[in-house]
Amino acid sequence: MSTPTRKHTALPKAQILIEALPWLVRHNGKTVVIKFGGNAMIDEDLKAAFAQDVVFLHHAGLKPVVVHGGGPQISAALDQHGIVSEFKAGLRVTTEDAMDVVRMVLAGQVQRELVGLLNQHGPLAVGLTGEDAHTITATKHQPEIDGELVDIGRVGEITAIDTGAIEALLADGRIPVVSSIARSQDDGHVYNVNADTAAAALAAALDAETLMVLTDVEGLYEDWPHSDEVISRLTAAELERLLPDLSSGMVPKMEGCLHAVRNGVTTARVIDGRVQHSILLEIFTDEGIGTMVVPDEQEGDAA
Ligand SMILES: Nc1ncnc2c1ncn2[C@@H]1O[C@H](COP(=O)(O)OP(=O)(O)O)[C@@H](O)[C@H]1O
Ligand SMILES: CC(=O)N[C@@H](CCC(=O)OP(=O)(O)O)C(=O)O
Repeated sequence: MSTPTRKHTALPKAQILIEALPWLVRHNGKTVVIKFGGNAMIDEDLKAAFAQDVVFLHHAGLKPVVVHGGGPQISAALDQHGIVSEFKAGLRVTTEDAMDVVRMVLAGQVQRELVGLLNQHGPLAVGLTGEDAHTITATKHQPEIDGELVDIGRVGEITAIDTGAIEALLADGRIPVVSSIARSQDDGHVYNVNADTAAAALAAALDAETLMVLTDVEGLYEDWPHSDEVISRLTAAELERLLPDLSSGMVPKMEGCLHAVRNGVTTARVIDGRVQHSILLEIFTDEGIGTMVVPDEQEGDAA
């Protein structure tokens, strides 16, 4: 008499796990910098799913580093303080008083919340700002608008990255969570740095494999705002040609992606943070869900 084959109802789960094997092998030990935009922090469920994904990557053998934004949260807090938000060249005009609020919201509110969510899964996340251990050093940034240098207050341009503190945390099995605030070594002031720019600079300095930018759109739209056709893949040179035509929030993101892939990062991706578990979909499946930027020499290669 032959032994009847048992019906293993969990078999599809094993199938899903095994499909992830090539990606697990490929990404094992690699650093991935994940930028979580303020606009993608829509609700509690999404934030909790984000934390699960990051912890999953950690336990899957990757080294995630989180850099968070908080633009809408800063605007709301400034509003409460009676300070009007104004943006020039895509950057927040940051007075000395506004800088206190920016720092309070990013380091004291958004970063604390993400650290708390990650640490529900174990003693993993450690928050820091670019001020800590000289992680991000900046100087006053003066954008050029219509041929003139414009003063937008305490907005920083990154001059140096010291990866020591982040690398020590990664070596200790922790998940660094970084707020995009920097200190100047010249004038001692604290500066507000765009979080996309900070994430890209950190990804390059850390020699990360991937920069992943989570935002509130599906990716880079080809003809925004007229169509919702997403560009799924483009090379650094193609992106460089597109940059002058991009507007608002996409400018620092795509400039950051370009900087990253031109400085050793293998892929930079802009993905939809409103989709639950978008990080896992992007890392562990064939179906990349957003826009992927690759260095020029990889043109035509499979990513
Ligand atoms: N070509 C484009 N494709 C997609 N979004 C674009 C494009 N150009 C401008 N945008 C705008 O950029 C926004 C994302 O940037 P931002 O508001 O700074 O988000 P985050 O808080 O995630 O950094 C989108 O919601 C969209 O309004
Ligand atoms: C100089 C500058 O504009 N800094 C940004 C920093 C936060 C940020 O970049 O947040 P998102 O990623 O959510 O846009 C700001 O003050 O809004």
